Amino acid sequence: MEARFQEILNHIKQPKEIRLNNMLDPFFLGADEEEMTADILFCTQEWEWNQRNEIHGGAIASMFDTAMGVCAAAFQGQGSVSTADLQVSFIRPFLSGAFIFSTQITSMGKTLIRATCVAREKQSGKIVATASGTFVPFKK
Ligand SMILES: CCCCCCCCCCCCCC(=O)SCCNC(=O)CCNC(=O)[C@H](O)C(C)(C)COP(=O)(O)OP(=O)(O)OC[C@H]1O[C@@H](n2cnc3c(N)ncnc32)[C@H](O)[C@@H]1OP(=O)(O)O
Repeated sequence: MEARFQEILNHIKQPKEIRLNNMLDPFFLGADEEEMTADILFCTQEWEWNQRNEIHGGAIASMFDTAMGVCAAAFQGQGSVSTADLQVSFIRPFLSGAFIFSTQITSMGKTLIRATCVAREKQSGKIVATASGTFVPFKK
């Protein structure tokens, strides 16, 4: 399973191209195949700041999209996914530092893959945001 995660991360982190997934720089921490859970780390960067030097909500939503999308693609076994919907609850501001996004694939259906994700500040372990999303195997 680790090899599949690394394959996906290598695929989306194209260092020669400016792409959102690449710029967010997700780092795989670990996964449990049976539980369909995985942890992905994001270290915040200045370009993600809003005018108050907090991480912009759009960047946080993108981290959730990437974390859950990578997990959906990894646990479906092959190919890519499209995001069909994404809901985010912003609980505490993301200040500078590192954040662990813990995804759970709650349903691997025949057409839809459903996921939930909890983001915690790495240093304190405090929950800063939660999300849920629905993903569809990419057919095109
Ligand atoms: C090793 C490699 C692994 C790689 C893993 C990467 C991991 C990823 C991790 C990162 C995760 C980040 C993930 C992201 O960032 S994904 C980016 C955000 N999400 C989207 O853009 C999803 C857009 N929505 C859809 O594609 C559909 O609604 C879905 C698939 C969700 C449901 O389907 P449904 O059956 O309800 O709808 P439909 O199939 O009839 O489509 C509706 C309309 O859209 C057209 N359409 C659809 N697609 C394309 C297209 N490509 N090019 C042009 N047009 C396209 C289609 O022709 C139709 O138009 P029309 O015929 O009505 O005019």
